[in-house]
Amino acid sequence: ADLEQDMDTLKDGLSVVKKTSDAQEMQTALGKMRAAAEDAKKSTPEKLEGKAADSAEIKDYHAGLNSLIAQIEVVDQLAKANKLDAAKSEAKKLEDIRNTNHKKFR
Ligand code: HEM
Repeated sequence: ADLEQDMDTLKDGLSVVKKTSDAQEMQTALGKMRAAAEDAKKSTPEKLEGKAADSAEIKDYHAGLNSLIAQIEVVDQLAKANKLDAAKSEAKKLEDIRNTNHKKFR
């Protein structure tokens, strides 16, 4: 998928995670988010076009996606344990990670 599609998948997934009261539905949404974040690593944001694969900027972009994936896993573990309130509270950090990275790369 292209980067815009991956970002739209992240957006749809986050909206489910924030709204649902069903742990299984939350886990399904988190799985889609994780796959989209992994796929986004295959794209180069327009802002970074022309940067070498081993440049600091591209590494930083991948690190941003990896931090999102790590936090998706934190939320997923809580959903798995059926701790929905804690999962939603940790899901707020997904938005912090989004905002930080959008400032840099969008
Ligand atoms: C849950 C977390 C995130 C959500 C919900 C999200 C959502 C979005 C949305 C809705 C767009 C606009 C897409 C469009 O034009 O249709 C976008 C664009 C973008 N996002 Fe994210 N994002 C997230 C995390 C991240 C992270 C972690 C990064 C980078 C490490 C990132 C990098 C970008 C970039 C580079 C664009 C511009 C893409 C383009 O139009 O070329 N995003 N994001």
